[in-house]
Amino acid sequence: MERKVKVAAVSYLNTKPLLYGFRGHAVMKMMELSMDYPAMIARQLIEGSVDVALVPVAVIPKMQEHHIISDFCIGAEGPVASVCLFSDVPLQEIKRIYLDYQSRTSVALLKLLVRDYWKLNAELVQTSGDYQHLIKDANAGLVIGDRALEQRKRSPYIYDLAEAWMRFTSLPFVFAAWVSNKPLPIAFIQEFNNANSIGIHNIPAVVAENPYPLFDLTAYYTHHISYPLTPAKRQGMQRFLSYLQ
Ligand SMILES: C=C(O[C@@H]1C=C(C(=O)O)C=C[C@H]1O)C(=O)O
Repeated sequence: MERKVKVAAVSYLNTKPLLYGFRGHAVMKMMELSMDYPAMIARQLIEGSVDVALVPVAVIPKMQEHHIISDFCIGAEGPVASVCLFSDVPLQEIKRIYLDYQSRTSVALLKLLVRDYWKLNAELVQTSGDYQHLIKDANAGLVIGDRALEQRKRSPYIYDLAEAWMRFTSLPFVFAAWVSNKPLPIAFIQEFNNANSIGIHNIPAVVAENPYPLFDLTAYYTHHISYPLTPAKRQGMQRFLSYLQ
């Protein structure tokens, strides 16, 4: 391929282990990297302004063509910690839920859990900008990413969506995967996968260069987020996508 492959990654702490190995890696000669929040990079991949993105899996059915190009993902096999419904009141007393405009997958997952698992009557409200200050009294909020790690310090009731999904289906969950909107050269894909794996095998080094006082990143990267896209995770993803039809 003559031109460089345009790659878009999620700009949250959860992506640092995947990106750690790209610095100085041979694959960087074949690509250029940009970062944004998940809903934005989903739009870029669908519009075609990028070739590969770490996209919310909920947008896969909206793509004309998609290829999962990597063995790594943003997944969870238990509580994920950074995708939660935050509330001042217990679940059954929630009247309204603000939905995170930065998310696609977790918004779809929340809607599914509200309807089929928790069976709540709450009003679901889209957001388009800062909304965390609205999370109070009977108004709860879905928050993802680094802002969710912050919100953990504020909300007394925290309902983890990956944990709820596992209780509901007994399957792990995939929030985001590396997806391309066109076939890419195998040489690129191999180097890309190699770059992804480096940080996953060097978590202490990733943590050392990302000081973060609000949450234990070693625990986050090793117990909460689960990076390998295993057969069980693919099964969880297929189950989730089947609910979205
Ligand atoms: C676990 C997370 O997964 C994220 C959740 C996404 C979504 O809800 O659309 C997309 C990308 C992931 O980064 C998180 O951001 O905390």
